[in-house]
Amino acid sequence: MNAYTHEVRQQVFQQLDQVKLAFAARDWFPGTSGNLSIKISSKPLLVAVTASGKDKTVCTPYDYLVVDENSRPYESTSLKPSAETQIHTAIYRNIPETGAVFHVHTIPNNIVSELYGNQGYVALRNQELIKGLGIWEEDAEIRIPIVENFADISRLAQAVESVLDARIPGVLIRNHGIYAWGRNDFEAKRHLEAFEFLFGYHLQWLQVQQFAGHIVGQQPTLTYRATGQL
Ligand SMILES: CSCCC(=O)C(=O)COP(=O)(O)O
Ligand SMILES: [Zn+2]
Repeated sequence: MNAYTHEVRQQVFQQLDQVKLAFAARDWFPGTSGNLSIKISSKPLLVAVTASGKDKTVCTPYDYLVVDENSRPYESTSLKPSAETQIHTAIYRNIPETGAVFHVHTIPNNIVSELYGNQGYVALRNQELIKGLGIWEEDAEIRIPIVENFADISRLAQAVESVLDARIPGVLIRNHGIYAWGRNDFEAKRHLEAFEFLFGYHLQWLQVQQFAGHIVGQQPTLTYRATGQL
């Protein structure tokens, strides 16, 4: 991992700009929601993270800062780190190969998290894009953990930490959003895109099933083969 220099910091900030603009183009940052981070060094843990409350559809010189393993600014700055920085550092600490962590609020990830929040996970299978999560086994079933949306960020970060599964690069927070990560920004972006596709597909498939049930004159069914849960 890179040693920390001004040049490295600027390069990582530019990488964050690229990811931010790509996600903003998809409307993945409504109302200033969401936060992004890229690891700069492992020992000590130094992470470039979005400043709190910023409009993530634009780029300014005041969008990012560097924090340490305790989620505190590493250098003197007037910027506040993301209110959810503790979730980022918890992921970096517990899954050491992690190089980037991205968080977005979308309607599909919020609905899925609410639909399956009581059981604590959403199970998905029979989908090619599971390979986008780096899981290539035949007929893989994945279980994406869901935690409650505690207002206290330390408690929320602990809840996320308690369900981390190195095989599944994401955790849903109920009626809040998703955290996804990878070994670098490219991989974390691919994972997040794959999750969002899987959630969008799942919700549309549930709707199509209802609609198809009406068309053929059957009772609407909530049975869904990918999860067997409903
Ligand atoms: C306005 S969204 C509420 C806070 C949140 O969930 C989020 O993702 C953005 O918080 P940040 O402090 O990173 O701007
Ligand atoms: Zn959030």
